[in-house]
Amino acid sequence: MLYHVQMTVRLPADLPTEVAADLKAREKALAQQLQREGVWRHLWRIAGQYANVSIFDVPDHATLHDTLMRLPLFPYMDITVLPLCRHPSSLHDDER
Ligand SMILES: O=C(O)C[C@H]1C=CC(=O)O1
Repeated sequence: MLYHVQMTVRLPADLPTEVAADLKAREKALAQQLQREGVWRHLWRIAGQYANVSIFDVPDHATLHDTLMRLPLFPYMDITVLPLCRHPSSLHDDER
């Protein structure tokens, strides 16, 4: 199943620099692992914001929740999830 996920990162201003750097490095590593696994299908920066729009491909809502909860930055993100389904006018029925 496909999900549109928007993540807005809100790191506390007083978060120590080294803690923020570690979080971002671990987040990047997991994000790239999930992309290689075909779970995190698209990851796009929203221009002008510390935020992204992503497409996740997972079997169900619970798996998406568990996957997002695993993200190191999860505690510092506002996340909005929209479930997706095929559009009757889409020319890309084969794409996922
Ligand atoms: O930068 C972000 O959008 C937040 C998060 C998502 C992937 C990643 O590496 O960090």
